[in-house]
Formats: sequence, structure tokens, C-alpha cells
Amino acid sequence: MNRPELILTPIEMKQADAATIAAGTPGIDLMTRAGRAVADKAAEMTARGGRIVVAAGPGNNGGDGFVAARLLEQQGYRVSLGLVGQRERLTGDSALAAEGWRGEIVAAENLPFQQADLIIDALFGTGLTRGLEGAARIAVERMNMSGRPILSVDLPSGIDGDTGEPLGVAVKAAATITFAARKPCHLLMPGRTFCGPVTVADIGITPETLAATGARIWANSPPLWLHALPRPGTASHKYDRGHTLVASGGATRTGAARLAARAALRIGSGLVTVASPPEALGVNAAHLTAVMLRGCDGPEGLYAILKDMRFNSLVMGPALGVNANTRAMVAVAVNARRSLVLDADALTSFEGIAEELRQVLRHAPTVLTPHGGEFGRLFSGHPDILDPPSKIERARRAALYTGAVVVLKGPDTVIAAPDGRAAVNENGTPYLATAGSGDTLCGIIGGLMAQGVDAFEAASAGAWIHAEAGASFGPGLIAEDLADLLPNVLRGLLT
Ligand SMILES: NC(=O)C1=CN([C@@H]2O[C@H](COP(=O)(O)OP(=O)(O)OC[C@H]3O[C@@H](n4cnc5c(N)ncnc54)[C@H](O)[C@@H]3O)[C@@H](O)[C@H]2O)[C@H](O)CC1
Ligand SMILES: [K+]
Repeated sequence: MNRPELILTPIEMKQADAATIAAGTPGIDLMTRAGRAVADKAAEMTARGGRIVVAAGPGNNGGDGFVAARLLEQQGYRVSLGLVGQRERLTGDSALAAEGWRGEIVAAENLPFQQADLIIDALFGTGLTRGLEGAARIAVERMNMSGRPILSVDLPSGIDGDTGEPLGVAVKAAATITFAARKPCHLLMPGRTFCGPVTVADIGITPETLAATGARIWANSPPLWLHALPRPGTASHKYDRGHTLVASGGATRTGAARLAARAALRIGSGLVTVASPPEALGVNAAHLTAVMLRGCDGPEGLYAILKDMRFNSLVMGPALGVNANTRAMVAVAVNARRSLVLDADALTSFEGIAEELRQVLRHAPTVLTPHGGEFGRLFSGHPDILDPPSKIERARRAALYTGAVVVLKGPDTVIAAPDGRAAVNENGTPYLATAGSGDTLCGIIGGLMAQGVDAFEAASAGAWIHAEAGASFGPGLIAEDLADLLPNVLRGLLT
């Protein structure tokens, strides 16, 4: 199994650069390798002898561009190069790289972008600190308007490497080539869209050097959690694969719990029970087969059920109602010290009183699964959690504050643990934006925790498996399909 893909922030990348240089690799060698990787990628994208227009910036991103321009001209391409800033103000490795370019240097904003077979965007990379203005802005606007394919160096100019957000105008690249490791902007939206397909070039910075930066963000993919997925042994029986309890809403709001329950069963929970308000027992009983059913009359009823310690994983929230009763149910569930997944109404019932939720969330492995709107409501009044421009940072702060793993959903779902670990999910599909999809995700995560999977791994694996199931179906997907798509995904992972 290959190793989990570590994602480095721009600051961590600079640390890795510096450590590699300190260990004896001259910076110009890193730049030359980076520039060579750019040239190789550009050659893949452009017929030999084609017209390549390079826009270089005032720093090392520009330096990569100078190296690529030199190499491509040597290979017979017709290369034009433009610079933002003055040639004589280039310093360090960029100045060295520029010395290798024998061709003309024009102002980047005046480059003939429309005549290019390929444009190379080497204006700004991880050093971007503010929105583009003046010549840089004009160059980017003209580049984008040209309609010609753009290869971005490291990341599209104008995109914030940490957040994936455009700081004003930003290059819309056909492809991006980055170095040593991807950065958050390559996975987070909308940065992922601005990048196009991303290639990671090895420029001689070792995995050990990357890890030594202390980076704690990973791409959410099987190598991160595959080891943690349960593989029932021949002697396994249903009682040692856990028992998930899913709380149902009232008589007209029972579907969410059944979606979650079926998903928990499909993901491998040995037993699953729906805890149903008395008035909904008939409705639930009419729809349930392998999933069992228990009457549960409010917090007292839940307390009575949880005296049975075999219920080791609880899923609560979908369709429970936004009210004090739901808050009381959550308190009973938390004090029962079982693994817990809280979603939807169980979160929104604590709108603006996250402090109250925080106080109860310290007893057992807990996963919160808000989408953006629920997250904003739950943590309203907590600018320290809501204000960071990075979605990863927001999720991390919420996890630290609540003591729970937080799954901040979206096309770029972020899974964050209280200890700072974070994973970014990329295999989602727009077809998952359908009623009941979130309920199913809760069931998958709860069902994995019932089998003893730790909260962060259960949430990360659950998010990926849920998305993979949805993507395997495509157009026409409805939530009822998802649970029955899980076996195929699991087969691909476990065999
Ligand atoms: N291992 C690696 O990742 C390597 C990366 N390399 C390349 O180096 C750049 C980072 O270079 P740096 O000089 O730090 O920053 P930039 O080139 O991105 O920016 C240049 C400079 O521009 C100034 N600046 C910031 N924002 C603006 C703005 N809006 N308008 C004008 N000027 C701005 C700021 O002073 C920056 O310092 C990385 O992306 C890679 O491409 C190495 O070449 C190889 C190893
Ligand atoms: K760039």
C-alpha cells in the first residue's frame, strides 16, 4: 500500500526548501529541476516547434519560468518571455536563472498570448501575499481572455496557496505542475478548479524532509485509513462487529434514520437498531427487515435503551427536530459514553450555543458532520472558528474547540481531528447533493465506529467511501441507492 499523500502549506514548503538547501543542495539546483519539470510538462502539451509564451514574475516562481523558457528554446520551441518587474531587480536564484535566458524580455502584460500554442504562468506561486494589481493583473486578464491553454507553475497566479481562494483575478489554468508536494490550494475549492489536473514533480526534496516540517494535512484517500478498516475474521459473529443505534424522527420524518441505519448495516455494523418515537413505530416497522426497531420515548426512553452496553455507536440528528428535546437526547447520548455521530438537527439545535455542546462532548469518540450552513449556525458567535479564510483551519479550530472530529462537508470535504490532523476529500460528485445523502454518510461513519474504527479514520474513510459510492452511480443517484452501492466500493478496497 503506498503511503498517505502529505499536503504542505506554502510555509511548510519553504521550510522543506530551506532544509534541502541547508543539507547541501543549492537553491539554483532546485529551481533548475523545477524549471526542467515545467519544460517537460509544456513539451507534453505542445507540438514540437510550437509557440510558447512565458509570463515570469519577480520571484522564484518567475525563476522557474526562466529556466523552462531556456530549455524549451533549446528544444526548438518558439519561446517569448515577458517579465512583471525589472530584470535588474531580480535577485538570488531568479537572477541566476534569468542569466540563462538569452532571448528578449518584454513587459509581461504586452506578451502575444493570443498567438501562443501554450502559455506558461510563472508569475506568482507560494509567495503571493495580496491581490494582483497593475501589470500583473493585466497580464492575467489578457492570459485568461486569450482562450489559449495555460500551464501554471506551482499554482495558478492569483490563488492563495493555503486557502485555494482567488485574491482578486487569478489564472484559469488548463493544467498545473507543482513541486515535491501538493499544497492545500490544489485540493480545496475553488483552487482545485483553477488548477486543472495537477502534476507533482520530484525535485529532490525527500519524503523525510517533507514530513520533518510537521505537516499534518493529507489527501483523503485509502492509504490514509485502509489499515483501519475492519476485516471480519472467520470466527467473527455479529456481536463482535458492534451494534449501532440510530435515532428516528417522528411519524412523518423517519426516512433519514432508515437511510443511516441501512448504511451502517451495509458498512459492516454487526447489528443496527432504529430507536423510534412510539408514534412512528408502525411506519418504521413497515420498512425495516434486518434493521431492528425499539420504541424510544424521548431522552428518558433513550437513557433506558442505553443501559444495554452492547449499543456501542450512536447516530443522531437527521430529522430529530431543532429543539430542547433534541439537545436533551444528545446529552443522554454523550453521557452514555458511546461512539457518537451528530448531524443536522442535533447540530442546529445547538445554534449559537456551541459552548453547551462543547461541555457535553468530552466523553467519547464523537464525529460532527455539518455542511457549511450548519457549521456557520452552530459556531455563530465564534469568529475565531468562522473567520479563518482556510476551510482546513476552520474545521481544525472547530475540532479543537469541541473535542470532536469535524467533517466539514462540501465538494472539498475537510475532516479535522482535535489533535490537528486534517484530510481533504476530492472524489465527491455533484450527484451526491441529493436529499438523504448526508444521512447515509452518518450511518457509514457510525457503522465503522461500531466496529472499533477510531473517529478520525472512520470519518475519513466514511467520507471517501460515501463519495466513491455516489460517483460509481452518477446521474440519477438518489440517497436510497447509496447503501447498496457500498459493497462494490468495499470489495475494491478489501480484496
Ligand atoms: N520546493 C518548491 O516548492 C520550490 C519552489 N520554487 C518556486 O518558488 C516559488 C516561491 O517563490 P517566492 O519568491 O517565494 O514567491 P513568488 O515567486 O510566488 O512571488 C514573488 C514575490 O512577489 C511578491 N508578491 C507577492 N504578492 C504580490 C502581488 N500581488 N503583486 C506583486 N508582487 C507580489 C512577493 O514579494 C513575492 O516574494 C514557488 O511558487 C515555486 O514556483 C523554487 O523555484 C523551486 C523549489
Ligand atoms: K504560477
